[in-house]
Order: sequence, then structure tokens, then C-alpha cells
Amino acid sequence: MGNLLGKKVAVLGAGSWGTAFSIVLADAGNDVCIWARREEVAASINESHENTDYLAGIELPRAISSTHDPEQALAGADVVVLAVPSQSLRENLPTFLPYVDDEAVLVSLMKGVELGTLKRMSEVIAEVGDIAEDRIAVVSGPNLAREIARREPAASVVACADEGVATSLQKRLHSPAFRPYTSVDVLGCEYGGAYKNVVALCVGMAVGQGFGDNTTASLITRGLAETARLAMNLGANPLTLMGLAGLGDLVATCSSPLSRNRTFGEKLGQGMTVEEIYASTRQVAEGAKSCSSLRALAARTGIDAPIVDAVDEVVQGRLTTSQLMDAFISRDTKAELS
Ligand SMILES: NC(=O)c1ccc[n+]([C@@H]2O[C@H](COP(=O)([O-])OP(=O)(O)OC[C@H]3O[C@@H](n4cnc5c(N)ncnc54)[C@H](O)[C@@H]3O)[C@@H](O)[C@H]2O)c1
Ligand SMILES: O=P(O)(O)OC[C@H](O)CO
Repeated sequence: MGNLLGKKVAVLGAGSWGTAFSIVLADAGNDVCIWARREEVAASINESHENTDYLAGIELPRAISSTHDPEQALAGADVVVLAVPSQSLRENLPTFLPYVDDEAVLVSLMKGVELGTLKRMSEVIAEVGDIAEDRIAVVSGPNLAREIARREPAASVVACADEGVATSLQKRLHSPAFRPYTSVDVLGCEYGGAYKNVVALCVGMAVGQGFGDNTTASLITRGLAETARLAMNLGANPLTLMGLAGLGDLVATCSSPLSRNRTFGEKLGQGMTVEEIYASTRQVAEGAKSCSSLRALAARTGIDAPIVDAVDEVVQGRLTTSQLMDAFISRDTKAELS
């Protein structure tokens, strides 16, 4: 393990990030085949070199093809990238795993924690596929799909328990506009990625009510404290949370109108219901589900997590967004570094 010298990468999931990440891979010299759940999406990629449903207006490199057939997508791939919504990973894996090469490395792009099991995506892959941790990696960082697809410069983290595998993947991903750093802290990257989505929902709720930069900066900072408290308790390196997969992604997601999580929160803050928001978009806002799993994980771990608690209450319809900030401000006062 450690020498990924092949050229073909299978990307499983033809949404915004699966498609944008395929551009990175193609620019870095890989041949990419995207598995699309819907045949018409595969046809659009093959025939017009555009994913009109998820990344309209972006021309895809000719090194990218697509198919609805998992066997065809995975044939000859030594790197397998998973980019489906987190809560659908477990049900999708049996479709893919029979065609995954025994030596292939699986790379999770997903930023969520599974409801019910409270597992990270790499844990779900390991469990369902009975795959060793040195064959599972994650890529996580401040990587809003449309900016990456436009080849705006960005950095990210590729993490694997086996540093050699992370370094091999780094070489396969390094493109003119995309700079990957290696890490062995898979857990820290995954909690950073899942948690920032919930904080972005919260920031969106504040923005939707008309609050300004003091409010959002306060939420981002306390959100980072909350993320670090839980992730460190579960074994993360604190410096991961200060890095690209922690603070970097938190800032990008909470600041950008491109973020689906922030937008979801903003619509709640403006008075839309959860059901109306789901009906208004096809794209996933992972935080609307992971707020419940992270809340349960924090409770199980005995960690104080007021932001995930409050976001989950709003998503479940038990708290209004106008009660949200009051719920934070009126909490018992304490030391910042407690
Ligand atoms: N979009 C980004 O900027 C971005 C960046 C980094 C990480 N991510 C993460 O990548 C993952 C995928 O996000 P995305 O942005 O591509 O989402 P998306 O909503 O744009 O696309 C999701 C894709 O999964 C498919 N899909 C939906 N339900 C499915 C199911 N039940 N089974 C199989 N496929 C299903 C959709 O058809 C679509 O192709 C998420 O975990 C997200 O947090 C997204
Ligand atoms: O659009 P969002 O909110 O899913 O965020 C996208 C990426 O995770 C940003 O790094």
C-alpha cells in the first residue's frame, strides 16, 4: 500500500462536489469516470461535457466521462472517490463494493455523521466494506464546489492513517489551482467537516434575521470552540481544528452565499419552514441531518454543545430562529477558555 501509480479514478456521485472534484482530478492528470445515479446526468456529462443539473455553465475536461453503471465506473480504478450524501452512503455501498479492486484506496469527500450509528463516513466504509484504515482516506477543506470548478486557487487536506497513502493521493490531486496537504488525523478532519455545516446553518439563521458581522463572528468562534471540544475529546489533534479542515472550512462555509448549509439557515431565519426549503432545492445541506447525530454524539460524550443543540431544536421545529440568539446570550455565563 502507498504507491498509487495508476491513472484511473472512479468518482461515485455526480453532484456538485463529485463533479467539481473530478475537474481537480482531471487537471492533475487522472482519467476520471463519474458514476451518476441518474442516466440523464451521465448523458449530459458525456454528450455536452457539462453537468447541467449541478454545475451548469462549467465546461468539463475531456478526461472526464460518466456512466450509470457502477461496474463500468469502477473498472481499473485504483482510487475510488465517494461523493454521495452522507445519510445515503450505507445504502449505496453494496452497489459499489463488488466492483472495487482489492488494492484500491477509497476516498471520502463527505461531510456528515450518520444518524443512528453516530459514525463518521470513514467508519461506515470500513464497517460495510470490511476495509482496513490504511485503504481509507478523506479529503476535506475550504472547497466550495463552484469556486473549485472555476479553478479559483484553494487548499485542502488529504488524510489517511497511512501517511504513505496520503502522500500518494496528494500527488494524484495536486493540480495548478488545488493544493492538497497531507495529514494522518482522519477523525479530526471528519469532525471538522461535519461540524462546520451545523455552525454554518446557525450563522445563516442569524444572517436571515438581519444580524451583522459581530453576531456571525461570535458564532463562528464559539462554533470552533465547540467543534474542538467534541473532536479533541474523541481523539482529534487540536491543530487539525485550527487548520484547513477545521477553521479554514468553517470560515469559508459560514461566510459564503454559495454554501448550501448557510443558505438553508438563512431561509429558516427568513421564515421558511424546513419542508419548504427541502422542496425548493435538490442539493444536500448535510448539517440539517448531522445536527441531530452530532448532538447525540456530544450528549453521549458528555460535552456541552449549545450550537448543535439549538440548531437541532430549530430543525425539529421546537425552537424558532427568533428565539435562537436569546437562547445563546441568556445561557449561564462562564470563562471563555472553559
Ligand atoms: N458542494 C460542495 O461544495 C462540497 C464541498 C466539499 C464537500 N462536500 C460534501 O460532498 C458530499 C456530496 O455533496 P454534493 O455537494 O456533491 O451534493 P449534491 O447535493 O450537489 O449532490 C449529491 C449527489 O448525490 C446524488 N444522490 C442524492 N441522493 C442520493 C442517494 N440516496 N443515493 C445516491 N446518490 C444520491 C444526487 O443525485 C447527486 O448526484 C456531501 O457530504 C458534502 O458535504 C460538498
Ligand atoms: O455548500 P455546503 O454548505 O455543503 O459547503 C460546501 C463545502 O463543504 C465547503 O467546503
